[in-house]
Amino acid sequence: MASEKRVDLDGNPIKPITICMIGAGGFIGSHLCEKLMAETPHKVLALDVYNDKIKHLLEPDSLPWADRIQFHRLNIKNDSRLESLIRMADLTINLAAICTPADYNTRPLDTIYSNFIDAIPVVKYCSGNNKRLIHFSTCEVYGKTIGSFLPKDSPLRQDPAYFVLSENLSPCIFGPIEKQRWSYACAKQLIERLIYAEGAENGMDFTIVRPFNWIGPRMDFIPGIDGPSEGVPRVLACFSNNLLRHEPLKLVDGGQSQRTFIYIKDAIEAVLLMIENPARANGQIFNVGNPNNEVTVKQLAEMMTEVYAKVSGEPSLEKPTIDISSEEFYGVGYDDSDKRIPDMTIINKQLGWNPKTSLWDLLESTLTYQHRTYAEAIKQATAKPAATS
Ligand SMILES: NC(=O)c1ccc[n+]([C@@H]2O[C@H](COP(=O)([O-])OP(=O)(O)OC[C@H]3O[C@@H](n4cnc5c(N)ncnc54)[C@H](O)[C@@H]3O)[C@@H](O)[C@H]2O)c1
Ligand SMILES: O=c1ccn([C@@H]2O[C@H](COP(=O)(O)OP(=O)(O)O[C@H]3OC[C@@H](O)[C@H](O)[C@H]3O)[C@@H](O)[C@H]2O)c(=O)[nH]1
Repeated sequence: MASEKRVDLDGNPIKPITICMIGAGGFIGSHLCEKLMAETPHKVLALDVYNDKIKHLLEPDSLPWADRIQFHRLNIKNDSRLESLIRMADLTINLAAICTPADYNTRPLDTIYSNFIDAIPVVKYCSGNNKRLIHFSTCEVYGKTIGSFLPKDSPLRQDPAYFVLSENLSPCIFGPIEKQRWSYACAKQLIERLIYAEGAENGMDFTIVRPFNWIGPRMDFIPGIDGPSEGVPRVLACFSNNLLRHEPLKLVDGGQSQRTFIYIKDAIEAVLLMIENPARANGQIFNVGNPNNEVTVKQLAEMMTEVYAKVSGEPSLEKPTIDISSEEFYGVGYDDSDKRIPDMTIINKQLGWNPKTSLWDLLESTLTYQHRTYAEAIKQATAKPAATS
């Protein structure tokens, strides 16, 4: 496939490039590496502190793309190889970040350093060496919707002008400083502004991506199996863990917050279009989400329970969910985004991209993966030791 003559959206042949991908060993990085290896001729310098999620792309040496992917184990906080790796590449993609909400209010310093301070050298090296940068920001930079400040019964709450999140129009609305939840969003906002300023003042070529809850296989970890027992991953992994262990799913503050979820494979197609169409993507900030897949967290829990019963063949619990306060679940300083509908106008116009997969379908393939990957390990981990006489 990689040898087929591939053309960009304007019909020009796509030249093979070298990509320095920072955070390549994470959830999004692993899917992007997979796509680049299977469907393109591009080379990847994959940088991360871990490589478990891309091991299947690195070994054995006989893999057809073995000469197109190289793993460099490094921490961008303190590794002098970073600039030379960025210089060796045509494009840098920065995915590295602490991005689990349980950390934002409990490890705010690490969160701010990771999402702002540690990303600064990457921006500087790209700008200084005239290299293109695709930087991963977040939909959390929008914070809360304008509509959330209206009276509960205001008809304006139904007006999209008060809740749809648009790259070049919507304000960024965060809670007070003591609500440390916003440490992440604020750090991401400031790095976006720095990148934008490098573009405006120094002509750096950049694209900023704002993902809206991308989910799918390999997201985060299952506590006690491939991550710490006390760790709190993002909602897909939290709910998967509960389902695998036959425990009720925990609804934070009743699960009334709304989210739009997009299948990772749909979202990766958008990223590939950005990589291969620089003239259309440079200077842009792109929402990447699926506005058709909106649910409350409670509805997500109910749908995941139904889908998991189908794919595992195991009946669901009589009481599949329980409510829990955000303070008990996340600790002091947690706050939440109320609703996240991405405006798709810019990405549609620039890249002609649209998401395809429904929430039901993406949960079916993801939970099939979770069941296959973890059910046996959980059974063994929870099996009672044999009684000794
Ligand atoms: N998944 C989503 O829905 C989503 C939503 C919004 C934003 N994002 C953003 O997308 C990016 C990737 O997210 P993800 O879901 O793949 O997260 P992830 O945690 O799975 O991946 C991040 C990777 O970066 C690596 N990393 C972190 N700090 C590093 C450092 N100092 N040096 C080297 N490697 C480091 C981690 O080891 C990890 O493998 C992040 O910037 C995140 O903020 C993701
Ligand atoms: O077990 C759980 C876990 C989470 N939740 C709730 O589910 C919702 C979604 O939680 P997630 O963990 O997926 O995280 P959020 O959507 O709040 O933020 C995420 O969005 C964009 C990215 O930048 C980050 O990956 C992350 O900040 C929140 O309302 C949360 O309170 C539960 O009700 N129960």
